[in-house]
Amino acid sequence: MSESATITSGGGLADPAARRSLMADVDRTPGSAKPDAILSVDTITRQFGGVTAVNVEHLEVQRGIITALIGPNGAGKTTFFNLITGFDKPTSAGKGARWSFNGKELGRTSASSVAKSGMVRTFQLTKSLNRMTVMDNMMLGAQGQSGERLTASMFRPLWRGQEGQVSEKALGLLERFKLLEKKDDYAGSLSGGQRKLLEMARALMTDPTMIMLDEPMAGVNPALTQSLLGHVQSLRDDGMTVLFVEHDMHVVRHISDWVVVMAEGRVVAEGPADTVMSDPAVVDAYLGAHHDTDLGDDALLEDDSLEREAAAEEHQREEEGQ
Ligand SMILES: Nc1ncnc2c1ncn2[C@@H]1O[C@H](COP(=O)(O)OP(=O)(O)OP(=O)(O)O)[C@@H](O)[C@H]1O
Repeated sequence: MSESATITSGGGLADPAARRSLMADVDRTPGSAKPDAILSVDTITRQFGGVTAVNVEHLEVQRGIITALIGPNGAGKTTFFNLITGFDKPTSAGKGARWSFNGKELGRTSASSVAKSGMVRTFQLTKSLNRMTVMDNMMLGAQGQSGERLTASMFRPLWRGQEGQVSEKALGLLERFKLLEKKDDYAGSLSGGQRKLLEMARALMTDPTMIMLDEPMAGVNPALTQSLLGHVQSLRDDGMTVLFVEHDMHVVRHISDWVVVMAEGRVVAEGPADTVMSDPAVVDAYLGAHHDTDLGDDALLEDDSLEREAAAEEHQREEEGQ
């Protein structure tokens, strides 16, 4: 790690200058080596029939920063998330596929063991989770499980005998994410933004080292966007590594320390947000996919820009309501 990279008391890289200096000498080429990679991936492919969804030769994710994974629709981002978190198996299993997290090989590891090793992803609230209260969702999160194995986990809680501690932790997180007064409400009654907060809070129940967020801002009311972004940044400032998939380029530019671009299953570019968006390979990938994504505007890097955007949209809604 770079000498000038200061670590905060929480163990995080809260100082933007420290993060920039840490990544300053990293090659802006796909698969480049990172100063202190927490996740390292080799030769991961996944085919669905004749479609190659993922074909990543090498990728390293730097510890302690926010990395965005972007790319046009169908680029393979979600499939890549599924593969490295043990929810899907690569077609290249046994043929060179290898990935390690925090020094531990994960190739043969189940999804729940991946979560226990400290790499946790958020999950959208499924129908069954919607019918549970906010607090029950949090207690389920303590097991590092998605809800798919809901029945088994309800009967055999991993934290049996520690309910007091676990519920205290859940209440603390609900307070941090401003959901405490909703704790007895059904998760299904929450707004889009509150659901995203619950998904994030639930993922934190296992004290992960790295959190993976799949489109954390999708469906979120602009008024809550700033608060959600603040929460993602505070996870990083507390020492966590964040990897997130996002289509909104303004969000990507606003909070990412590093951006990885996928297209047609491959990593086609990497670099800081302000330079990677103008990389010809990135422009080609988006244009080639006939994508109408706005690749962002530098003015939006200003801290209060999203707040202003939210206020303008709020104002417009009020006017429309009149
Ligand atoms: N279960 C599946 N069966 C068949 N094809 C699949 C399956 N899952 C993904 N694919 C295909 O793999 C490719 C990559 O899909 P994936 O969802 O990973 O892309 P993505 O980058 O996450 O896209 P988006 O941004 O639209 O969510 C697409 O062509 C998709 O149709």
